[in-house]
Amino acid sequence: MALITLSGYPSSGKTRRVTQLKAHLQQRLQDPSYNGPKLTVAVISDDSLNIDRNAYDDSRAEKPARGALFTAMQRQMGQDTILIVDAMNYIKGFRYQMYCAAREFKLRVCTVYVVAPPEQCKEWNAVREDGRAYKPETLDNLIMRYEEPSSMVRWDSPLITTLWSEDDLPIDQIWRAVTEGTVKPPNAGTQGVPKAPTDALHTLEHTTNAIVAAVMAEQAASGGLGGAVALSLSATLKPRMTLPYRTVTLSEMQRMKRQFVTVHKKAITLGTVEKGAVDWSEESVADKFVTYLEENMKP
Ligand SMILES: Nc1ncnc2c1ncn2[C@@H]1O[C@H](COP(=O)(O)OP(=O)(O)OP(=O)(O)O)[C@@H](O)[C@H]1O
Repeated sequence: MALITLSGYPSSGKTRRVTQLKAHLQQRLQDPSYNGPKLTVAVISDDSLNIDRNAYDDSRAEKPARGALFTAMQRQMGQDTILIVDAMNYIKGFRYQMYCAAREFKLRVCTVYVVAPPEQCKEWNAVREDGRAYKPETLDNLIMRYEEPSSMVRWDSPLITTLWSEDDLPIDQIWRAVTEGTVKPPNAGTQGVPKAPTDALHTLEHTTNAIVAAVMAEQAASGGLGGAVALSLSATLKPRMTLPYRTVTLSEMQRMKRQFVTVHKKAITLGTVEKGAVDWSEESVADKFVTYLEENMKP
């Protein structure tokens, strides 16, 4: 039915808000005036999956931790559930993946952004009695890496903000989002094709690799100036792209490529689309990946 994605700094009070939110939602679902479908409210979190929070210290441990959260989330998504994902969800690309998965399952979505100043998070972290405190350096590091959600991008919308200084949760807004919000159909980016072209996976891999290489080559040729460029993929395929005005690293490009490929690979192999074929031509993949990069690259 719906996916509620929490986002916020470490130790900012997300779980506290989730406890409040779950109780409110259950109360409304049990209210005699509620005449919608029978729904259960489920919560998944790093703690419910036994993920050690200091996994976020180490990128080798963090990746499988995020993978475990994503898999558990997909397993629990369904038309009879309001699923709350209580985790930092601090990477924009990861929130995008969650949003794509929700669209595949035809769920309503909303993002609840739990806002607390860093100093307050540090203070709460230092006096935590649940044995789940972060090491101070992990906390600092995560706060620095945090990619703030934005109501301007579709995967964070609707974005509902709750402040540390307020007791009340914007429950009416959240309730409306999960019970009345528009369900967007899987889009071209998340759709699979009933009979995916056998070479779709190859085109996905090959075209994204070619774009990574072309961006690096463009950057080397221009001395890393950034701005509008034409990426030369072949004699006829030269997609235009705007590069940020800074040096883009290969590992950054590869990370975004992996995120993009993961989502689209799943769409190809699942073949979940009902109507309309998705164009998995080289031109179309190039176009989607360039858009994805432009939307996700830090300026
Ligand atoms: N509004 C608040 N007032 C007082 N204490 C708070 C408040 N919000 C959170 N805390 C305290 O801060 C600590 C962290 O809270 P909580 O577990 O809800 O945060 P979290 O963002 O879910 O943390 P994590 O990043 O570990 O998942 C707890 O000890 C909690 O009691």
